[in-house]
Amino acid sequence: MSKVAIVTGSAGGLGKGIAERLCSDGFSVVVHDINEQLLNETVNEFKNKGYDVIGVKGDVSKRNDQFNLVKKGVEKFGHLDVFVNNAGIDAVSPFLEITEEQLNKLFSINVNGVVFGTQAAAEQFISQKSKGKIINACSIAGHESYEMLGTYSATKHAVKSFTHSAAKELAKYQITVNAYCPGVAKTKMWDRIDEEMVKYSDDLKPGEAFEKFSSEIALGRYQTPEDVANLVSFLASDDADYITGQAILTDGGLVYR
Ligand SMILES: NC(=O)c1ccc[n+]([C@@H]2O[C@H](COP(=O)([O-])OP(=O)(O)OC[C@H]3O[C@@H](n4cnc5c(N)ncnc54)[C@H](O)[C@@H]3O)[C@@H](O)[C@H]2O)c1
Ligand SMILES: CC(=O)[C@H](C)O
Repeated sequence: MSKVAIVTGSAGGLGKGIAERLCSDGFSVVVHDINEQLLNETVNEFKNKGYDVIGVKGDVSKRNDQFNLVKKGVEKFGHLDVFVNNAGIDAVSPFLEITEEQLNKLFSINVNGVVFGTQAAAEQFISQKSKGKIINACSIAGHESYEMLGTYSATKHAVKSFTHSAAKELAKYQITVNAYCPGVAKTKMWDRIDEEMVKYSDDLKPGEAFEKFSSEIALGRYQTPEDVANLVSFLASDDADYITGQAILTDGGLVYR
């Protein structure tokens, strides 16, 4: 019987890389996203590669969608082993321009989404009477608070905090809760961050905000989805059974904690 993983926001970006790696690790995978067209494309691509996947559309900020996601995964594959709370969004603005709308949107997706996903997965693990692994997308911005990324950084600090508290409460069920903290990866998210940072700057040209952040990376290159997936693959494996409550940096040497 193959292991089963759900990865939220996995039609593109880092989530897609994580979902593909878990497929090649032998998992049956529920690919999930709010973007239905991209979701269908990714599911078809994975099926053509011979992976055992289904697609479920949903919005992580809606509690019912998160419980429906687990239900659909279990209806198809019979059980659940790993839930990756990957979906997240960005926002760029000076602190004095942070709006109520920005705060509500980012917290609702990046934080509420992680809480609801953790609750839905944990209920399933408890009812199965099995161990289970919950793996959350944090960031270097969950360890360091960046200028122009104040709201985003606050959401990732909240993800780290919920990773700690959920790990403490769920350990008695043999459920582990950990987080991966990527650095700077060239996904759609960084395309948007770069575009916004350039708008707010007098001297940055398109691409230069990304280059500026990347130039600080000790290992001398920006991150790929595969770099992130390497860590998530480990956290999803039995080799990580004794690790819980950790928010692990994978950033090529950028933030040192
Ligand atoms: N790219 C980076 O450098 C970087 C660094 C650190 C952390 N992260 C984190 O990694 C995660 C993935 O980032 P990414 O760069 O792949 O982003 P991305 O924007 O490239 O992809 C995110 C995916 O999530 C989906 N999504 C967005 N809102 C959703 C919602 N409400 N419900 C369901 N799906 C939704 C999008 O449609 C998209 O497919 C995020 O949590 C992000 O904060 C990214
Ligand atoms: C997008 C992200 O989390 C970091 C700041 O690269």
